Amino acid sequence: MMSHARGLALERFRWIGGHADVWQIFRDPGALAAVVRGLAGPFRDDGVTAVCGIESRGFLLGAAVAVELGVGFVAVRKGEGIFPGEKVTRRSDPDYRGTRQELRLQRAAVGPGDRVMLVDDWIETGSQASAVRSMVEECGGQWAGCSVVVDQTTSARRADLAVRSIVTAAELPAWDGQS
Ligand SMILES: O=P(O)(O)OC[C@H]1O[C@H](OP(=O)(O)OP(=O)(O)O)[C@H](O)[C@@H]1O
Repeated sequence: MMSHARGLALERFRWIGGHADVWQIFRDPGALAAVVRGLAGPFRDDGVTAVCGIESRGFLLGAAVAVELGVGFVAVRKGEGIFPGEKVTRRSDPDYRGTRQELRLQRAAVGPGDRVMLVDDWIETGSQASAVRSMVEECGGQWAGCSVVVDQTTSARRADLAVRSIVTAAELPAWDGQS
């Protein structure tokens, strides 16, 4: 049976240049609430102590999932955005655009005893998520996995990063090659 969140997400899903565009999901209050619950669901009894989110769409969804799970939020910034204090940094492998992202988190945000999940709108190459896991582990945190709205990554990456999703690539409408 198709989950409530999956149905609503698929209804509002759009392609943008062959990549997933989920902004219209956020615009609908019912879809947004269902998607946030759907992202939190697989990790509800997993002992997660913090939710990580990558700027920018990951900030929006990650913070909402953190509230849903009753834990705090850890921001991962890109590029030159202002971020005080000691940082952990990674240059990601090329992402879906072929761009290496400069990712940073505040070292004090994650420590031993933390079990951290990443929330994002979608995953394709998994390079950004993989860089986040590496930073979390450098801080002494444990990786719980990654919860995304749309999963377009490979089975190897999915297994490696423990990716859970609301919508899989196979469930997406076909891209017309233009939109
Ligand atoms: O699996 P990957 O190939 O690493 O790509 C997935 C990442 O790319 C998208 O963010 P984007 O960099 O477009 O930033 P945005 O949220 O500001 O649009 C998406 O939100 C993920 O964070």
